[in-house]
Amino acid sequence: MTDHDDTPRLVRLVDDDADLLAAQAQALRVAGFLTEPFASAEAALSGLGPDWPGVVLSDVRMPGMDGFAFFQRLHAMDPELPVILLTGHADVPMAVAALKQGAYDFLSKPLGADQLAAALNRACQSRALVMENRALRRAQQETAAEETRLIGQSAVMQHLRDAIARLAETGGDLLLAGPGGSGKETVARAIHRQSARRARAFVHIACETLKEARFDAEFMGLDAAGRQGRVAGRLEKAHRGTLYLDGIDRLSPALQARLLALIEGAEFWPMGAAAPRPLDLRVIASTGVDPERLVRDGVLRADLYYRLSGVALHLPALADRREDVLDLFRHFILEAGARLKVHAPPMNPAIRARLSSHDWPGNLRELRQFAEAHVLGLPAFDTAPEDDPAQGLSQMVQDYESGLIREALRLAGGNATRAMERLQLPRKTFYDKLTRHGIKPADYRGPDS
Ligand SMILES: Nc1ncnc2c1ncn2[C@@H]1O[C@H](COP(=O)(O)OP(=O)(O)OP(=O)(O)O)[C@@H](O)[C@H]1O
Repeated sequence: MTDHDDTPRLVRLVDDDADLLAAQAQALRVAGFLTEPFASAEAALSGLGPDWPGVVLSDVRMPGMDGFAFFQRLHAMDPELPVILLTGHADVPMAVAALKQGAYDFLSKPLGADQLAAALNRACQSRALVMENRALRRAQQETAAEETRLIGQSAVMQHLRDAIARLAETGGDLLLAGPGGSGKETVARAIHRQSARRARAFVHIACETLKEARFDAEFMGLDAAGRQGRVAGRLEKAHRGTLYLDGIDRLSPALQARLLALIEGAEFWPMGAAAPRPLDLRVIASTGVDPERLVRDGVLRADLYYRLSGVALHLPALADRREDVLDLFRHFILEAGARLKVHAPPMNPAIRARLSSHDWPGNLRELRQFAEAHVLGLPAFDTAPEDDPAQGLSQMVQDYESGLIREALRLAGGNATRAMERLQLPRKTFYDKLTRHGIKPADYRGPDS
């Protein structure tokens, strides 16, 4: 992205001559800059740091800290911050020294407003590029972390990863369907982080919390004259980024219509701009219910559905990709251990049995809570007592047995004969047990076996 139109051109001005400072600030404001005037270098240091998006224009000759010392302080803090020095004739050698040390430019007084604006424009463009590259680098580092977080080797997960990589490139809107806790938001974030929009924001909107009465206040911002219109309020942050509409089916049809109109025609008013610009959004919406059924039942408006569903991805329930449970559990344990700064207790047969026999109706979220309880040494089975009333010994034995069979099948790569040998079970007993526990050897076969 090389278009910096939306980046405010921010200039911090430093001069001990109050009249000159006021005149410069005025001239620059007329030229469309945002200005921050300061009467001394000491005062102008406040609030500056590597995240500050502007450039600095400073007089050289000032009482107290002079422009040269000021530049050195700024350069030590952020070597890529453009500092332009304003010099009189006598200060040129000092300005040249500053240039050698990395000052952006120096300008000799007196100088015209056009010359000043041209130099500051160049500096602002260079600053915008630096800021954008930093954001990109940060996003890339996060992407690397994110990718390792998409755990799972099941065929469906591999397929999903391929789809995510493809969709990240295409950049169209899309719809994610899958039960609660199956990883929709995680996938949406992964797509954003791998897309060209990664340096911009991922804005999460929980549709459930959108209420008719607050819709205008939240999403219809004010235009320059203070009138409310199609100028986006909260959505503005998502400009050139990704807007994640979590639980689109939770919106009333009336609000769906308003949201659709907004995402198709919203504008926003960049700081310092003379006119609003169209908002550039990639929308990823999620639903816990099959979207086509929602449309049939009249819960989801067809026009909104068509706008979003150029591509629809379906995320399976965890029970439909059981072979990922153990990997995910290990991952969640490491994550919880690091977060809570504790070592996880070792795995035990009861935990293994639970992992392979439980149905995980709360999907990855439930598994994650289970892992966290395990890390904390809590009686983790109590995390979902309502869906597992049989906590007696015989149930534990059943769970244990089912866990051992699944583990043997996993180790045997889904080969039933090898698994039954490992367990030293006769063929008929082995197959009876598979039926009783609802286990399918094929689920444990690797992609190439
Ligand atoms: N493939 C994955 N690898 C590792 N962790 C994951 C993966 N997918 C999801 N998670 C984790 O599982 C939990 C639930 O995922 P997420 O919030 O993305 O689900 P969701 O479908 O958006 O849930 P809901 O429908 O309730 O909003 C989160 O803690 C997330 O970090």
